[in-house]
Amino acid sequence: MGGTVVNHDQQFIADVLIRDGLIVEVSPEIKAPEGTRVLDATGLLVMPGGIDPHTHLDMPFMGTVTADDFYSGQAAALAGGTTMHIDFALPVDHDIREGLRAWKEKAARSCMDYGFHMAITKWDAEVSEAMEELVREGINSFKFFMAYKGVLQVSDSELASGLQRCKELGALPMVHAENGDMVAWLQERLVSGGITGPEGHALSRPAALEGEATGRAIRLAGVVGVPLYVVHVMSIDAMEEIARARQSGQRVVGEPVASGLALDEGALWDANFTRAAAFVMSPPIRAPHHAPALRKLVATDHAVFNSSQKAAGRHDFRKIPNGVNGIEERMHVTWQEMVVSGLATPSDFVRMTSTAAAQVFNVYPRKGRVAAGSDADVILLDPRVSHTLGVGSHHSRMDTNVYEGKVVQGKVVTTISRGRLVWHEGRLRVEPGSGRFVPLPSHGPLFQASAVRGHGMEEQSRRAATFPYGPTPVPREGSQQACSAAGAL
Ligand SMILES: NC(=O)NCCC(=O)O
Ligand SMILES: [Zn+2]
Repeated sequence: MGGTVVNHDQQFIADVLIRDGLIVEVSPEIKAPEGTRVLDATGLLVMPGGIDPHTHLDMPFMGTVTADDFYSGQAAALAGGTTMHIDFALPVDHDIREGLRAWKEKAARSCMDYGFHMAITKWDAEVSEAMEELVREGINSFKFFMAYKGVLQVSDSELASGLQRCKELGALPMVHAENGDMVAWLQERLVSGGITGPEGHALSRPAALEGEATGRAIRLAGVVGVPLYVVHVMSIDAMEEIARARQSGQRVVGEPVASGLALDEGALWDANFTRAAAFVMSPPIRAPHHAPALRKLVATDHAVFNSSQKAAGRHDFRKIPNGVNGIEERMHVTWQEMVVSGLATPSDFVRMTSTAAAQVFNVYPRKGRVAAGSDADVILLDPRVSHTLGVGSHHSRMDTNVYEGKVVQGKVVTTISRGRLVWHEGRLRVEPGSGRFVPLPSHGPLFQASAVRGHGMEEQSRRAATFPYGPTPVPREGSQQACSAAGAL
């Protein structure tokens, strides 16, 4: 009662009444029904729970498995004010149906709401057919890796086929945008030149290679005429590609991550291997001048490996499992870097940490808003309290923390997940198995314009207006082509 309700578009003092997992009323001076537990929110900000659209829990990767599973990762998330996440399911032997089955099994121990993206690691008719089945099951986004050569990376033509299929299904294509061939080439040169430590990770993945792949993916999406979501934007180079495309009317979303906003690549040169290796993620954490990447929404790419797992790359940085923590720290780091620093308002914060993800992944206003009818995923943030991030206070299974010792102003003091008080007065009350899969419907807002336009489509309509050449076969003497190919794009 009595808190300041903050949504992405408004802020007002009100009470919030919750019943059976839903918000039933938001208005001043609600008379609480008998038996209702009342929390005094005077002086606190009442906001929608965070949505982290990029996590990797219980993920097999680079010869090991991430240290947080669905239970430990989600418990950490709830303690940090995040009440829903979208995890990246990986195919099993390139089979996406099997991948979804495996991820559902992993998520059986969940203690908060979650959705899935699915990665596509090869292209054939079976994958294309299975994508439709997954969309029916509530997967509305598919990720393509342009890096991790020989393991997850797809070719440009595989990516184009995937983009085309996503367009047909109204599913959002996502890209990990780095030029994987060039990364492998640079890695080889660095290692043969004697650079085997974590600094080699940064040196082998320069911002130009992220910018190049981002621009390439944007152009391919433009030719196909489909929206595009670029995961973990870490550089100005990529950000400029995205900004240019958006300015020209193309629907492209760039996803910054908390580590990109707050950390500095210098840590990769730390003489202590364990500390340096903890910062290895891809694309790499960069010099601070890259930090002001697009801030439409903020994810984490929470993919954590303990120092013993990272030690696999002690003598060869290419073997350090890639990934950093953030699922618990994201809300606090974003509040500190954006609101406390004066760059954003509390409403901007809500948009960046919750509403934008709910909108992009088509689950708004059920999620991402404090309003009657929405799920009761609500946090109370006390802007007066400062605290220190690190291993000593975090709830992840990690034995390191890339934010170790960082002092932040503003603390999530209460988290309510679908009406359950799960984090309050410094105590977590969570149950494995109490989380719920949230199906994400296809044809989200990015698809809802009458013509989803990209550069290629614009170019074609301009061309059609000026001269009559288009994607139709030219009838020529002796030619077998009789039918139109206009449907090809
Ligand atoms: N980002 C990272 O370093 N690890 C997780 C896998 C990925 O998203 O590329
Ligand atoms: Zn990731």
